[in-house]
Amino acid sequence: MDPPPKPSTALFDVYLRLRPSPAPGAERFLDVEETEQGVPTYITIKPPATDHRKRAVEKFAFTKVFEEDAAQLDIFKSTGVLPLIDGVLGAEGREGRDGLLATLGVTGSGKSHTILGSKSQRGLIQMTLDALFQSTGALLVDPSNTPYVLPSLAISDVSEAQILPASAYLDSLYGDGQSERGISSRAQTPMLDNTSFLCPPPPKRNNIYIPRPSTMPQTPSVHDLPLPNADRTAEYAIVVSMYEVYNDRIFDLLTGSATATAFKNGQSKRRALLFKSTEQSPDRKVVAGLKKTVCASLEEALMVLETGLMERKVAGTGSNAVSSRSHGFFCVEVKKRRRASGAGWSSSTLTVVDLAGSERARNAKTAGATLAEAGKINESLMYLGQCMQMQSDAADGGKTIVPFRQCKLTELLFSNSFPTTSSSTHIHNQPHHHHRNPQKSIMIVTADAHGDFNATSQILRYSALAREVTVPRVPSVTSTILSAPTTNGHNGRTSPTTAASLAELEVAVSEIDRLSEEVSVLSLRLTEETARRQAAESSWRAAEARMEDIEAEVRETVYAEFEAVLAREQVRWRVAWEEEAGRKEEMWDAKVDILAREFGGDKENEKVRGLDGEEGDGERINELETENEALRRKVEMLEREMRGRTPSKKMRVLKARKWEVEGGLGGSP
Ligand SMILES: Nc1ncnc2c1ncn2[C@@H]1O[C@H](COP(=O)(O)OP(=O)(O)OP(=O)(O)O)[C@@H](O)[C@H]1O
Repeated sequence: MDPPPKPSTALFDVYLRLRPSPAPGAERFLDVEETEQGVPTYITIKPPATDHRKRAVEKFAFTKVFEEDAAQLDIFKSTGVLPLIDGVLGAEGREGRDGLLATLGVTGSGKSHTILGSKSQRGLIQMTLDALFQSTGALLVDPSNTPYVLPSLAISDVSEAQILPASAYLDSLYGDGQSERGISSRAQTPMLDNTSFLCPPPPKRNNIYIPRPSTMPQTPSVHDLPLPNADRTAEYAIVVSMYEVYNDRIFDLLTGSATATAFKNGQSKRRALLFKSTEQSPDRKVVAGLKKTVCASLEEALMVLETGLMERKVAGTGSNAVSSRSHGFFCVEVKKRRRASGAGWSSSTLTVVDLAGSERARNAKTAGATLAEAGKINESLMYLGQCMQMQSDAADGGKTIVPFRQCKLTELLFSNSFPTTSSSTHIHNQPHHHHRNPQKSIMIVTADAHGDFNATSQILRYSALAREVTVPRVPSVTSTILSAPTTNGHNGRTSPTTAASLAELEVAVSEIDRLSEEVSVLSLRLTEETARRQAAESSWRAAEARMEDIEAEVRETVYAEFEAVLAREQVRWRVAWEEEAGRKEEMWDAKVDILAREFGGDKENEKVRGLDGEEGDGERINELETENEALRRKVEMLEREMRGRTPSKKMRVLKARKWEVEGGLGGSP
């Protein structure tokens, strides 16, 4: 069997961790093989005695195998987590490299235990955070003390995230209980009581549970380990975000919406996020719109972790409170820039993933949403299995393409595994092109050697870096007969003819053995291939179903949009119609007004005409006035003349006038 590929050739280094069995009395189906170097890398499995199939022995190679007695610190030290941390910190003057750490295994095999720890033991996340904060130490910026840091981090972020200091985030959730949480203290807190770090402490404020760093496990400590060195010429910021993939949709775990609604006994309405290219990250997909917290200390980061875990737990409580029903992603972005340069931040992400347990849908004794959920988990893990198998085939030198775009989970885990040249707009809006190293990935497969043989062997088959099948030689009836001493019954000697036939027979028997062994191997391979074909068929069916879902969703969306547009148009039309009717009414009113005014105006005009006469009256008036004036002047002249005459004359005139008057009155000439 080929040795496991060197870590650098496979996309993932794959480690196997065996958990102490909860049922040690059960038959053990897995054995660890010691190698000459003393580092176990191979295991063999064979079906339990109760399995009536041919007892083929399958041998698997891993980067390293950890047996049941391995402690949390052993896993941390020996699975390459420290080089991952070294990678994200980056060498002096260089950008860091993304890292991924994930666990895979059947339900209850110890994935969460490895990643998140228990009430008394830290998991890989806590130890990783501790190591990161210790390595960066005084090079870390605190956004609360240096106000210019936050805007520059926000500008450099390419994922449309909402970035805020962890202290502000925690205060917004838990109020001002800083002192109670002991955030400002870096001192070691005493070891724990019985409270699980996942179990909520008593309610403190507005009935929201406040996680306390003092109740979180403090061991194992990473103090004595040779921790990676940070770049002394740089300043760092540590930005933490968390999300989960549930039913193939991504949900932010730091919005607190599930927790908040749960406390109000309401139905949580969470908004799914997209994994997409953004304006500032056109070549590389990112989870867009996450809430991200800038953590200035280990305590803050642990509090944020607790808050996200609480959200994940509350959101999943409806289906199963014990088992992880979603794939949990914990992301630590290590932002770095030259010290006091004011330049844009480069970013490397260390993602730690707690995958949901693989579980056969038919085993799930649940129905409805949970069954659908189990189906989705199985589907995404099946796609993950295909990708893992392809990645190990690729490591064998094959030119295989890893089909990682089949579901959200594999897209999130693999899309960053290949070298890319990405362009992004950096600070000061300068387009920035650079070659990104593919992320370094570690998969820890967890297994119970006394557990479910079928489920475990299936996971081992697709996750192992190399595999080999052997069928133990079972002595056949013919060979048993032949192997019996064949002698001449009379003198104990074998005749040459018989000896030749026996030799021929032996060759034939060994050939039969060889062929039957080959048939067994081939039949096992056939079983594997059949399983792969079935998986491919079911993925095809799932894709078809997904397409139908999408089509139905699109139809519904379009129909809803159409209805909305129609309703809007109807309203608009009605308003326009009413406006039009109003305008018409106004117009009629205006016409009536005009008519009324015209009618009234004629009367007025008639009145005016009655005084002034018809159109030519103006002229006549003028004529009359001129005549009048002339007559007045004549009268005046006559009066002046009269005043200038003698009294006798006057008298004569007066008498004559009197006579004229009397004659006029009397009517006689
Ligand atoms: N290496 C180990 N040492 C001690 N206890 C362990 C170990 N691995 C698992 N356990 C215990 O076994 C139980 C189940 O483990 P865990 O929850 O980690 O399983 P899981 O694989 O995450 O399951 P699921 O997929 O359902 O979430 C837990 O109580 C855990 O503490």
